[in-house]
Amino acid sequence: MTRIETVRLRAVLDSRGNKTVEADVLTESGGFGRAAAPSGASTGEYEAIELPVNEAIAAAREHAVPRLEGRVYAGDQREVDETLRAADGTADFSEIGANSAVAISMAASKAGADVLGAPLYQHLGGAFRGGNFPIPLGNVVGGGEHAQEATAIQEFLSAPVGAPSVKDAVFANARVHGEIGSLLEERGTPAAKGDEGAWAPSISDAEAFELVEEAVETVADDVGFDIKFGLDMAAAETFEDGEYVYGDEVRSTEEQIDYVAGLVDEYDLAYVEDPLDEDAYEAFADLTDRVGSQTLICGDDLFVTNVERLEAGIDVDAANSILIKPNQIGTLSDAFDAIELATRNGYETVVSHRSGETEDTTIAHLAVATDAPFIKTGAVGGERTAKLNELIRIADEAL
Ligand SMILES: O=C(O)[C@@H](CO)OP(=O)(O)O
Ligand SMILES: [Mg+2]
Repeated sequence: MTRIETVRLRAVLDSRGNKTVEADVLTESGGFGRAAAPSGASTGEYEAIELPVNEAIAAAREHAVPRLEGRVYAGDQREVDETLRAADGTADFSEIGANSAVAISMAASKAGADVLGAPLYQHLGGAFRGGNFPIPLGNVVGGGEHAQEATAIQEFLSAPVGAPSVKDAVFANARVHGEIGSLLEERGTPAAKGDEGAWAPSISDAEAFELVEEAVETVADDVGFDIKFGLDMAAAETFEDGEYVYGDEVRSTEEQIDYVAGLVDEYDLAYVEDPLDEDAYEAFADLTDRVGSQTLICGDDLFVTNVERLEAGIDVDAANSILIKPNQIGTLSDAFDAIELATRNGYETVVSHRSGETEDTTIAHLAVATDAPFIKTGAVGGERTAKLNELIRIADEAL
């Protein structure tokens, strides 16, 4: 019923104005799915390979499309993804590009759902998720690789942990973003926005902590539920010759652990992503041992949605949560496997966007389908609200 008739690939624009791969999958029974690959700026060293778009499309047309058309069923996600892996033949999708692979993988899932007449989150397994929805982590202030001359820490994330519904949570994050805009204006601090729509003022990290703390408190008072905040420190980007370099601050590994543990205490942080380098399993484990009962220590560049790297982390208790980015690993099946392994081992999952995004909403469905406790997909901006609004629609439809 869901046999793939045609796979079309094209280059479209992403939110940074770069080209990215879009895939259309059509089935013989008339099912249709369309999806586009996102793209990172602070990419982990161990991620699957994103090829230049024209190369990725040409290679996928040559190697993957003929193996899919007329042969594979869109409703059988494992078969689609195994076919992509076999067509590529490498461990990191360097032959057809993880950008082509993930676009086809996600488009096939939508075509499968379309034939079945089910919303994507249900096709992906969401019928058993219960009534839960992920808490959205909203990037409200940032810099690092996502904006020039802004904070050294890549992302300050609003975390509406007490929100009674996903809709309230989404709206609360947008209000925190707005409140920060007003505070910056009052202070006469000009601020552009970074790649993910977060404010990118030229202020120190210390000032950003005060600003975000004030904003979340103000909005929490207003809305009447608890809002905390968290960080993506993207530490692999700042790790040079054994030291962490954040603006003028240079820290050894021990000093970085002390610094982050101190921040968790001082600001009651709900979440800290990539506080240490992408190879620093032991240092991650030290930090998790110190503050893992108070906050989430999340591995992004550390794990790159890869079950082998996650297993290595589980073995040493490196963290207590994992970021899930389908394009880091190349297929939805691989992302599911990482989610399953994480969940079985008590790790919280955080399904995530990339800094370069499109209107694609697959990650909203993936988060709901897998009962992920968190989703990180910005706070404002069209390519971010595409996912946030989809979450609101799913909640509306599912109730
Ligand atoms: O580091 C991250 O978590 C992501 C998304 O916020 O950024 P990028 O897509 O640039 O890797
Ligand atoms: Mg990250």
